Amino acid sequence: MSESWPAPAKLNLFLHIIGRRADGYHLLQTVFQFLDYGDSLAFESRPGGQVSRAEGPRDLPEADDLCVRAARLLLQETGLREGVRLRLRKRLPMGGGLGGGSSDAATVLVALNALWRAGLTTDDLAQLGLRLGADVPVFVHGFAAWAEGVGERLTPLPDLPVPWYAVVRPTVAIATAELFADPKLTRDCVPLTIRDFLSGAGGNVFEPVARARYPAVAQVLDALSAYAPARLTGTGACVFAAFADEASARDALRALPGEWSGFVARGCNTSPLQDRLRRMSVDEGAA
Ligand SMILES: C[C@@](CO)(OP(=O)(O)O)[C@H](O)COP(=O)(O)OP(=O)(O)OC[C@H]1O[C@@H](n2ccc(N)nc2=O)[C@H](O)[C@@H]1O
Ligand SMILES: Nc1ncnc2c1ncn2[C@@H]1O[C@H](COP(=O)(O)OP(=O)(O)O)[C@@H](O)[C@H]1O
Repeated sequence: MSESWPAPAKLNLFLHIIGRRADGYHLLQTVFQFLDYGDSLAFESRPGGQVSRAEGPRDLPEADDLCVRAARLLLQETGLREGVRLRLRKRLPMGGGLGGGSSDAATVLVALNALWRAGLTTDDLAQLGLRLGADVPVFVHGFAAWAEGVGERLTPLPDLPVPWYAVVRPTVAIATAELFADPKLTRDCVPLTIRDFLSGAGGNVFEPVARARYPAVAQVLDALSAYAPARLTGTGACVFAAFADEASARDALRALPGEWSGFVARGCNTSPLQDRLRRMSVDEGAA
């Protein structure tokens, strides 16, 4: 039915908590930037109403898979009688702070909306996505952004520097909910402005608690810091550092102990998903 569609990773270039909602959810300030690296999805047409998964993470039941949930949500919202079999090629570690599950869901919403000509606007899709996870809207919109609220109030940042990043994955699984519940977590950061961030302010409030709970995270942060300032993305476990060129990022990655996996990727201020969507529109226009 279709060629593959990218579901890129994100980094949180900084991540602060400035308060809490009445329901206990934390109010954040963060900057999202995409990477030209991630999962990919292909879609095969199926009889009306059927949504299934051909491949996918083995330890993730089909009904819980955010891709499957996103396709079902789109059918439910639009009342369309389409069916689809999803082929997810997973490259991003689950629960790595790279937003893989949210990105997969956003790609399903954006791609199927286009392939099925469902006619929902980007804002409609972002609102639908928010029901699946706080990080889905930024992947739907596809622009690097300053984010507030739980991550859904977005201001585009089209001119961020686009360095090469070394991203390293400590061999540990972090439970997001546990870190958010940690009594030592700083929850009262003074709100920053975009200008403060662009002048170098801001860190990741989860770093001290992740360091304390997961020695492997502390080891990776310290090891990567020998090459460039290293930071946690999201609630971790992945750690990243920026480099001026690809070779320097690869050298740093190579120099780290072999037990940690990682990759090198370029930062992007427009998501590869948006590029793919535009390519489809151009191809259709030419046909
Ligand atoms: C921290 C961020 C930053 O990008 O990234 P990740 O590390 O997950 O990629 C996200 O905001 C993660 O948002 P989201 O993807 O919705 O988190 P979930 O795993 O669903 O949240 C698990 C639990 O963490 C707590 N939680 C989550 C988000 C938030 N703003 N406040 C919270 O208190 C809630 O207890 C929630 O039930
Ligand atoms: N398609 C999917 N890919 C990854 N995780 C998924 C998916 N569907 C559901 N999940 C769930 O979402 C959780 C968060 O995954 P992910 O978005 O990859 O990490 P993070 O939120 O740390 O960036 C996973 O632990 C998993 O239980």
